[in-house]
Amino acid sequence: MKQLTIIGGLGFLGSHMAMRFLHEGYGVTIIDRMDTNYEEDQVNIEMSMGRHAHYTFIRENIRDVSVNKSCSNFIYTADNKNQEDLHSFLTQLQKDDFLLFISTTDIFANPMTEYGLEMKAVEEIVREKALEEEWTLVTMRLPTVYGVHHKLDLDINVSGEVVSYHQIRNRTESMLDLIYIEDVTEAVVKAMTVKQGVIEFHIGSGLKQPWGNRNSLKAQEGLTNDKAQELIGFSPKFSLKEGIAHYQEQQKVWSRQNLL
Ligand SMILES: O=c1ccn([C@@H]2O[C@H](COP(=O)(O)OP(=O)(O)O[C@H]3O[C@H](CO)[C@H](O)[C@H](O)[C@H]3O)[C@@H](O)[C@H]2O)c(=O)[nH]1
Repeated sequence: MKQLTIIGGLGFLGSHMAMRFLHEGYGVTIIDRMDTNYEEDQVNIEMSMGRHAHYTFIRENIRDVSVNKSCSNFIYTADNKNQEDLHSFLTQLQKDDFLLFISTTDIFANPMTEYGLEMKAVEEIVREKALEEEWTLVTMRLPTVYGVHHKLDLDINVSGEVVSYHQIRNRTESMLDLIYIEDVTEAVVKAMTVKQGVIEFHIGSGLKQPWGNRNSLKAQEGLTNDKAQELIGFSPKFSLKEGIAHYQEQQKVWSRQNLL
């Protein structure tokens, strides 16, 4: 059985990826410190994944992580870009291991933001290490992602249209586009088929229209999925409308299961 370790796997993105890979037949290990800000959600996520026989959870800080040498596939989606912490994880990867590093389209911001700069520097550190140690690296840059457990404050009108989201005070590049989590997990599954080399690309909704009416954002037209399509055969399946409808359904299921 293929094994996968997800660092930060109890977070929004990581937990969706973990579920998807359990369904794909992987043995999944999550390493997460359990962020106290989201503890309630994380306990629920942890418990729902605990039903799977091939799931393991390790509560650990990144700097103390000791990776299982028999696992060669890793995803890093922890919200920790501290270079020392990252380093203590990266130095444990070996030749021919696979790492998917989740980054953000904020690295394309113009003018560049502090976060964009930080992430660019982190991407570079990961890249250099991959080249030096000869592991396979896929850096995937994401815009804003929505789905169950997201931390956004989405406003959706009766016809299921996004009219605004409130987190928008300091708008950055990644907020110019919205992609549904199931499209992200699909891209991640495809990215796992990369066998060698060091590649990077972004994915997006492919949306060309404004999101909604009042207070809406215009979708970013500059960032196409061309490179993702060429490298891993990815193109999004969910339009914004379909994604929102699916998200609302999933939210109901999740609430029922967790008696929220
Ligand atoms: O030192 C740390 C820091 C964080 N975490 C865990 O990492 C997870 C991060 O999950 P979030 O839901 O906060 O983050 P997202 O999945 O939404 O976001 C991720 O994807 C983004 C790109 O869209 C950014 O790259 C971001 O930094 C990255 O965490 C949490 O469970 C948190 O407990 C750790 O285990 N150790």
